[in-house]
Amino acid sequence: MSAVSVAERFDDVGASEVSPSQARAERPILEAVGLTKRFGAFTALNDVTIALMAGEFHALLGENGAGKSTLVKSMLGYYHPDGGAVVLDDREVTIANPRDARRLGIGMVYQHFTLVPAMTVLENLVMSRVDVPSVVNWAKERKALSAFLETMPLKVPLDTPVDRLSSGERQKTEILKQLYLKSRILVLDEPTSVLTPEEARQVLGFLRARASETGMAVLLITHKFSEVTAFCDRVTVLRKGAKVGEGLVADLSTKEMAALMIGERELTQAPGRDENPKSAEPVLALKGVRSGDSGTRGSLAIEELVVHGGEIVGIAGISGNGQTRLVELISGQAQKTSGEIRVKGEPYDASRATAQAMKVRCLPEEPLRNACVGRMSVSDNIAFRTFDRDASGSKIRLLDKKRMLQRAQELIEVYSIKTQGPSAPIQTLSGGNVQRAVLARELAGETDLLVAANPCFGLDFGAVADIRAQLIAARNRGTAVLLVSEDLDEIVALSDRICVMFEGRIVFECAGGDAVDTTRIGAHMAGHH
Ligand SMILES: Nc1ncnc2c1ncn2[C@@H]1O[C@H](COP(=O)(O)OP(=O)(O)OP(=O)(O)O)[C@@H](O)[C@H]1O
Repeated sequence: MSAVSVAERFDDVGASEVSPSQARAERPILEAVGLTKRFGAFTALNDVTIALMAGEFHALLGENGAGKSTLVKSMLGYYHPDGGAVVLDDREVTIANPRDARRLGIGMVYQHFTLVPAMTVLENLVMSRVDVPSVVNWAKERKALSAFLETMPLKVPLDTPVDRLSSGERQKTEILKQLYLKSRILVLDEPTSVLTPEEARQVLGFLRARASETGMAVLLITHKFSEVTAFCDRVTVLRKGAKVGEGLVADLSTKEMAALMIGERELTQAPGRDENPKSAEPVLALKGVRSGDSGTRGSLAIEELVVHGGEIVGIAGISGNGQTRLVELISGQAQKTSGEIRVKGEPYDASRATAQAMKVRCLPEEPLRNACVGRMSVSDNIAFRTFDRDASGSKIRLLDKKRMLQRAQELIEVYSIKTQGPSAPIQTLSGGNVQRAVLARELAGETDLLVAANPCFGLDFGAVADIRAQLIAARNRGTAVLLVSEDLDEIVALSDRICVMFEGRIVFECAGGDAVDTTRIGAHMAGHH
């Protein structure tokens, strides 16, 4: 193995097309050998080796914080590993940054979006090429891209600015971008989290077929065992930064994979649902609420929505149908144009003081962006609701840092938040652990109304069990829970009552429980009323 620079390797790879003869070759295209990555004194990745074979679909499993993103980012030049090597086609390479990786034909779809919001899909795709000409012939590029899209099962509008796309469309654009760039190694970090189940099947099925046909290797980070068993050939499992298992998917049951992920630990058992915690009076009541320009994407027009104490009301719907606006109205991030919102019979203006007084808490989507200050510590972020209050709830003038740290430490333990400590910046936590930290903050203390938007987004199965248990426990204590989720299984598993949103309106309502007709709900989600 000799180390060569990216510049030398670029010529070998050329446009990084794979000839059919390379497909299904039984040799690794890309290997990480003994990769180690430390952040300060903390070892996030410890001597991990993984090999991707040409034409294979390889799953990377592990709990939140196990080191999956760190491994792939260390392979692709996003992080510089402290030890180990990356080997491409039997030769060691130095990948200094993601652009180097792209030149070598290695593409990644990250958990966060990398598209430029103000540019159209067409502009984003063309500008992402390493060989973009200094003067772009847009007519020619449009023709070529339209022809390319014709061959793809995923459709995105070429002339729409990315900031007007739904999350699902952005995710599809990120995936199309990698196919357009002809990546011969594709790393996907939870690519289906914002897609509908049908879209997810379509995308993974297509990539699976493409891998078999062209020899493209796919490394898929996922928390969904169903995706591993349906689409993947091999699996590698990480735990606490180390590799704890690998093998053919066909040889492993999901139970065995789960056991490798969590080791000896016991999973949280969901508490039973108390028979009748529902209060007679509504806690949350919306009447004639409008927000956003009527009829535009994401606008809201709710005639009536009521949530009682001790009740979980699930809002089902495909992303982009007004659910985000609903959550933003209650969390104070958007304004209504008309109508009224009441909490326990009183008008609710969503200010910090009102939310505090009325015991309203909110876990928004993308909590790192919407509910945290990334550079501030875990402790400071956990204290956002209470930093100006003493233990009895009275206002204080000076921050009590010691009390904040102590409180954070307690919640870190209760909610099993993986962090280097309460003083670590919250942006250094893995996605799932940011989610836990925000939920710990929002559920701590008495809560009369909890709004949870996609609360299990990106969480491993153990964390999903924890969070669902917390939501049911809050309901049993008498909290009114408004659960907004794109995951219909989650809505069905948790809700006492289910409402479907379509184009900003509630178009269907039914009781939750075992008899729920998901086909009917799905039809309303798709606009067939
Ligand atoms: N920039 C950083 N600075 C400090 N610690 C970090 C940094 N990035 C990651 N870590 C830590 O490294 C560990 C592994 O994180 P990583 O994001 O790789 O986990 P993951 O398996 O991808 O988790 P998830 O499923 O939640 O996305 C975590 O404990 C995280 O807090």
